[in-house]
Amino acid sequence: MTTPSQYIEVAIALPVDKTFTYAATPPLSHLICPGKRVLVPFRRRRVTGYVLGPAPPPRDYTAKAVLDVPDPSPLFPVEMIRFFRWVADYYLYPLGEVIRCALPGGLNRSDIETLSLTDAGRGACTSAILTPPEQEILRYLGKGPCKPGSLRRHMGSAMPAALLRMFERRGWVARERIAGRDQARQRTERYVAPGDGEMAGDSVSAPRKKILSVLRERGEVPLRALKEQVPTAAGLVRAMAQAGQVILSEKPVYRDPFGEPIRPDTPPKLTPEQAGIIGTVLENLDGGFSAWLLAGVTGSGKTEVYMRLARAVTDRDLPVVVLVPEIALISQMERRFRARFGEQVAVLHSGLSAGERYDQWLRILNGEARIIIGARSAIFAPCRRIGMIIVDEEHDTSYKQGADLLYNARDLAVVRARQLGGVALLGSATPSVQSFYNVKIRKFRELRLTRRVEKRPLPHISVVDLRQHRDVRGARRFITPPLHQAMKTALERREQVLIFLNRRGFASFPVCADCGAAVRCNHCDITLTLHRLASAYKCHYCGFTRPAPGACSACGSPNIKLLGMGTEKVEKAVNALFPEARVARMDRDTTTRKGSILKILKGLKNGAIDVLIGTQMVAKGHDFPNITVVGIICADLSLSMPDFRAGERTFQLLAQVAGRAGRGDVPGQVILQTYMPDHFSIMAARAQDFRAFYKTEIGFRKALGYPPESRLIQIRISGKDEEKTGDAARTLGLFCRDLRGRDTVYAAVEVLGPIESPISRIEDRYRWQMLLKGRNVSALRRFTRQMVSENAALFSHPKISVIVDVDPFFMS
Ligand SMILES: Nc1ncnc2c1ncn2[C@@H]1O[C@H](COP(=O)(O)OP(=O)(O)OP(=O)(O)O)[C@@H](O)[C@H]1O
Ligand SMILES: [Zn+2]
Repeated sequence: MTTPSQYIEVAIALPVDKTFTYAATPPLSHLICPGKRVLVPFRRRRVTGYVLGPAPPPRDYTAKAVLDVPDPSPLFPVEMIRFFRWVADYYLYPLGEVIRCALPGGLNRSDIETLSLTDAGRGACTSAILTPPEQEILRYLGKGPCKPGSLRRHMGSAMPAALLRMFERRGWVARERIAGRDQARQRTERYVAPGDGEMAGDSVSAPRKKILSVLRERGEVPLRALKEQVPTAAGLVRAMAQAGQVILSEKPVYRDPFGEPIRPDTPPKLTPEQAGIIGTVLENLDGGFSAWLLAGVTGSGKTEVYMRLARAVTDRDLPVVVLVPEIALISQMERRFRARFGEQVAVLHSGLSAGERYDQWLRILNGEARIIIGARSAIFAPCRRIGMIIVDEEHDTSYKQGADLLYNARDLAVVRARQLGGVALLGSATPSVQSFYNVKIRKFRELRLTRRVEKRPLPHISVVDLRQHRDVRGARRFITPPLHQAMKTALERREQVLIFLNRRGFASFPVCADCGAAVRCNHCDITLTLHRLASAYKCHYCGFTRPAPGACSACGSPNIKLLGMGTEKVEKAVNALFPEARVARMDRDTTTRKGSILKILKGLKNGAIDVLIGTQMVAKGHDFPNITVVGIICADLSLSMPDFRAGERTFQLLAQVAGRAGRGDVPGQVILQTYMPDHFSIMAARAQDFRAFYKTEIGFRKALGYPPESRLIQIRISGKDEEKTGDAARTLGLFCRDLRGRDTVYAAVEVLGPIESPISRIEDRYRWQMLLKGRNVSALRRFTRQMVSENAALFSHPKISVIVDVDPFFMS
């Protein structure tokens, strides 16, 4: 707003479903513009709101005035408001809350602030008469700037906040943000390039000649590389630079997550399939919005396709957003993109500190980054324009946010690309049923990579029927003879083995041998899992822990039988069968510490690990050429989940984990152990053929009217009082049935339930759910909106929580 408007539209970061008009009065009116936060009075409180734009003067009330404008510049570009409004409308979520969820954490937190002592403050230490706590604050800050939190912790109860504020007012202490941490992984490295100075004939010493010949041959090289050939190079090049024989420079080097510098890469020669795909997309690049599904088998070089297309987009001066499912994979993607695009890359994910994330945000907002790589939240990257949004591993469930704003970043990628006239490119070896359906109904266009690069074959998958090994005891029960043999051969050839079981812990089903009672969680309706290393039974839902071995809580017997398996038990079995092998385990128990995932991946990369055992964490996207054998301990675990997508998840997981084998020169082999060798999900995974899977699966979905044939909205009701929670669910159910009768459009909305959730209690909260199902999305949303507005008391109930999940992903 160049001419300050008198009234502005403000979205408030509170669960209210509309926007509000406030008055922008001098002197603040000059500071106000869309994208900034404002502090406004709201129902006798002061709350943060986001400025959306000018508003017409309100007719029937007097608008209250804005109290403060904390931001010197906007936090998001005005172009994003349209996107925010779409998200709020689609996910039935308040606009102000959408914006709050979209912005990086750290805006409102003190840990991006620092306190430091000013010169006046230093003077005060010696001149003023101070109380002991005052002296202590100044002494502590005198050691250097610190975060407010650490000062608070240091002072404990001795520090009233008022004291610090007084120091700030007196100008003794300054509060500021420290910037520049986004380059945390960046160092500089010295480079040497040939100069045009004359070579002074015979007077040039042998080492100088050697340096010059290396430079003539290779052009610019890092000084480090020269030192390998001429140990005294560091001193020599300085003198040579003065003589104009060489040119010295410093360049930023990015380190990959393994701590190694990332060197610029040379793009490989494209395979004919890759080239074909890139050509097709390029032809459509300037034609406005288009959406593509890149279905490419594991190891077919999808990332290379992404990078070539990204180059074409950045050449047109437009940014590219690359979404990747998990932090470990982001670093892999980041490494490859940095090798190609260097400093143009910015990353956004939850592994960054609040301050780092904020710094990256600003780089993107200021247009300094052209390639934005991140987890799902990066779909909210503050770009004015976007040329292309790439969603890698588009089938991955982690694109669905599980709390607060329950968005799906994969779906939003298509929405945002459409709004901005860009390209949405979704890639996977195991596309989701939803996306392939979108190909079938021509919402997406399909691109195929049917072969691995370098003519590498897809791994060979053999199925082992576990029913034939039922009576075997001990380690052999999980590591059947065919798997044992394959592992043995691989280890003898110094190749690596990956073992997959999608359940952590040692025994997932401990039961009393005397009375048969299962060891259960005190707070959830679920059995506990024994974790041997931690000597404890743990609940995988709420974290409740009981010491092990312990006694049966029903009959007191100490005889607990450890049924059910987990990665810990598999690890023990592998150690027993291969005592020489270096075995590592990767699951949530071994990766709680920051950096531990990368440490394991590094061990795999440099050959310090022979066998890696893990949960789905090992299944995704990793590219380790020396893994030749993949063992799947029990393929069926995820099939029994009470969820209509159980078959789809199982197929994807198995085909993905199988795809980790044989990515180098040696062909891969997969041993898939299962109790259900004839299940179509398992047969399709064995054939690594998602089209075969889709054909059968879509038949079921159609017959049952489940997505993608219809849309779902799930209503989840929970509370600590068993009876009241059930009552609330039933009341809402009756309301919905009544609402169906009010309107012919509503009649097409199906109401399923309410029923108790498959896990009926988690963390002492009783859980119910109801599904609204329909083909007409807008009717479905209108129905839900009306349900929410006519049950306002229930939706804001202090003791019962009711959550609306549009396009739910987790049905338990
Ligand atoms: N044209 C090419 N020529 C040679 N090597 C290539 C080519 N394209 C990609 N590669 C290499 O092939 C390997 C596999 O590629 P990439 O990881 O991109 O496969 P992907 O399709 O993403 O696999 P997945 O779906 O299993 O993650 C990588 O090491 C990559 O550098
Ligand atoms: Zn629990």
